[in-house]
Amino acid sequence: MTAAALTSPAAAGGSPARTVTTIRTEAGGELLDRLPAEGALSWVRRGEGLVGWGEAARLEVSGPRALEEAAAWWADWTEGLDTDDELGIAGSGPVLFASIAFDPAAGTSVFVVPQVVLGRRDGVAWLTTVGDVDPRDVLLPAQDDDGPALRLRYADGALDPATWCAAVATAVQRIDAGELQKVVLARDLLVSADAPLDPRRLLRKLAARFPDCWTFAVDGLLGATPELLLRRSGRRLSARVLAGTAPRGAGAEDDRLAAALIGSAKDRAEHTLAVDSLVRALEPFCATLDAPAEPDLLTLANVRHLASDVTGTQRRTGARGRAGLLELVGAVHPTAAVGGTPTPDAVAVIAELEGMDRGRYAGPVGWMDARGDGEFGLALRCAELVGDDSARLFAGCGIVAGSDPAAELAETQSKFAAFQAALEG
Ligand SMILES: C=C(O[C@@H]1C=C(C(=O)O)C=C[C@H]1O)C(=O)O
Repeated sequence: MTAAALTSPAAAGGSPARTVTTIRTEAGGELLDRLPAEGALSWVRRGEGLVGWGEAARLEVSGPRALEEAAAWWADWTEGLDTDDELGIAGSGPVLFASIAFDPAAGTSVFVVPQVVLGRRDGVAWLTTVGDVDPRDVLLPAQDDDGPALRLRYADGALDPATWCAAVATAVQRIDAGELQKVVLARDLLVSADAPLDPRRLLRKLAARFPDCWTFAVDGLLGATPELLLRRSGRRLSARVLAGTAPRGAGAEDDRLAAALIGSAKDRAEHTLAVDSLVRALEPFCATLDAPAEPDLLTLANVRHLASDVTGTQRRTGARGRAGLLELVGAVHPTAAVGGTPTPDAVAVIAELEGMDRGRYAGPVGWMDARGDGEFGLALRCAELVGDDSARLFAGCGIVAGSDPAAELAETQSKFAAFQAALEG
């Protein structure tokens, strides 16, 4: 472990054998309604996925080997467990939630093993507990009271809109000068409320408005992301790559905007860079890998994206065949969907022009189990809760040749609107 690594006592070596119990449960209703206010963990889409709470173990880690250290820590934690798992499916048994820094070498990544996990897939629900607890005792009655509307005050984050537009213009100049092809520039927006922000209320509203997104929460970073960085299920790998965005409109205008997006050479080029970056990074690990020739449209309540679902099979043999999910995640991140092309140049331009610390925004977020199955999205359309009643929202967009700073600013506003609707609804 590096000096920056912090582990909870429950994770320290030499502790007595831990028990993990998974039972099938008939507990009905929404997963998100079962969460307590404190320590909410979530990865939910269309009512299925995982929610968790309590902390059986925790790792905070930073440094050039952060993901390797996290993988070793998880292997250590799960070794010698006394597991009683009725289901034996992806997400049953011990589960780890993770929120990885955009730059894991510099930022802090957080890994949490919940004390309780409630999962559902294909209509089958299960409950997992860590320690000497009867799973039947840990489910609280479902709670879906949203409370009164909040009064909100917004303030500029690191850069005001005009300064951010100037940064975009500088990035376009660098691209025109041939220094790089694409860079994703983001901005933050601060909000404070007149009452505590209840993560459950925010998660419920996000899930209701964005059924095609993964509603996530890990250590105070909450959002609904449309982008799946990597899913691993046995040897099967899949991802949903997004890049190229258009606003929504009313009636015929919406159809016109959709047709313009699918026909836009600029957005197509931006999208191709993102797909290529994932494919190039995954190829060495894969026996098969397929990316569609043409992107699809993904229509969300606030924006529309060009989307490509990529699928592959991990090699059966060799070191790369044995690579774990965190190693794969480390190899593909940051794709050009959140970094740029070429990656090192884009990351340097981000550090120079964005003027803010991304923290865990645009980093991988998700879960994995002891078999190494799991799902990681990119932490987009999200906010980091600050104290009881404040939050920092994030939104970014891909800048390529021909990007217009005012249009990119409008795109960040459409993307902020995802979380704002949850706050304001
Ligand atoms: C960076 C964000 O989104 C990314 C950038 C996109 C784009 O530039 O078109 C589209 C989807 C995401 O890959 C964000 O939402 O903050």
